[in-house]
Amino acid sequence: MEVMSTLILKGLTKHYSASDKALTDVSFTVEPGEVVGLIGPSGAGKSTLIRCINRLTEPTNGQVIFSDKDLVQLSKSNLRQARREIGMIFQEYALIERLTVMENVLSGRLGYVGFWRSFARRYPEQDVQAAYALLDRVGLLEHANKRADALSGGQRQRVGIARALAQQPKLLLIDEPTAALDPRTARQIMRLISEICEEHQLPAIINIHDVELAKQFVQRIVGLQAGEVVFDGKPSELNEDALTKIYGQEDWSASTTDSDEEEEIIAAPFTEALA
Ligand SMILES: Nc1ncnc2c1ncn2[C@@H]1O[C@H](COP(=O)(O)OP(=O)(O)OP(=O)(O)O)[C@@H](O)[C@H]1O
Repeated sequence: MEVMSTLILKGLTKHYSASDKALTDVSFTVEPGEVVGLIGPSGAGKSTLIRCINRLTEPTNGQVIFSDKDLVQLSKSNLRQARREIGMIFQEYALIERLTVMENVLSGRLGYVGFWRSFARRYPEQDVQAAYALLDRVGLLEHANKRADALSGGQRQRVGIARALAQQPKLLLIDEPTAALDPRTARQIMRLISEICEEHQLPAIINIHDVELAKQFVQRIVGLQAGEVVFDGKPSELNEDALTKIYGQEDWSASTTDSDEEEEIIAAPFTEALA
């Protein structure tokens, strides 16, 4: 298997204005296969951090080292190349409603196949086969030909995950993947994401509001408060003091006990789709 890269953030800073310091001097690394849950109150800078990594938002300062390159310094065309290897998964799924599940997954190949070929929907056979394998992995094989708008929220997010994987990413950036889902579906999606990162040794950052869900499915939590990292540790270390640092004074006693055992879900058979 290909050796995956470590993501290194050094002094990442985004000041929208002198008074709007969304991120200040954020530094941490994410190892291959490690899933970091990014938590913090509304406005803490979570989305800004994720967007600064692939420069959907231009950082004011700092470095984003990945695959031996500083993404912040890349020219437009080199950035486009680098972005092909960064999979994004969004809260609102960002699917193309009138296209089928399969076409949505194949749209993950857009950065590779060229505009006219994709416009004519003529993807290489190996891409189509890989997309079937991915749909199998996320448990949607029998829905391949359904329109995206005919799916449930959980199914739509599975398509979003398969589409990101179709890019053959080396890094995953995930923005509130479960915000629109019911608790059980949210857990299934988090489980799927953490399994996939482990299987492919992908480093990943997940912006997530639900602290309990994060604690259950990620190995490490980074807490942001007013644009600065105020916690970086294991879920088990996220005690009342840490929660107070991140969110402010509150009675956290109900949030710091261990969560219930999670229920079993039907896992789709594993198919090695990203050889
Ligand atoms: N395009 C922008 N222009 C100016 N200020 C912005 C812009 N985007 C975000 N901000 C500001 O940056 C700060 C961080 O916002 P950000 O959306 O990153 O926080 P967040 O932690 O993701 O919040 P939420 O959990 O509510 O999504 C906020 O003060 C916000 O108002």
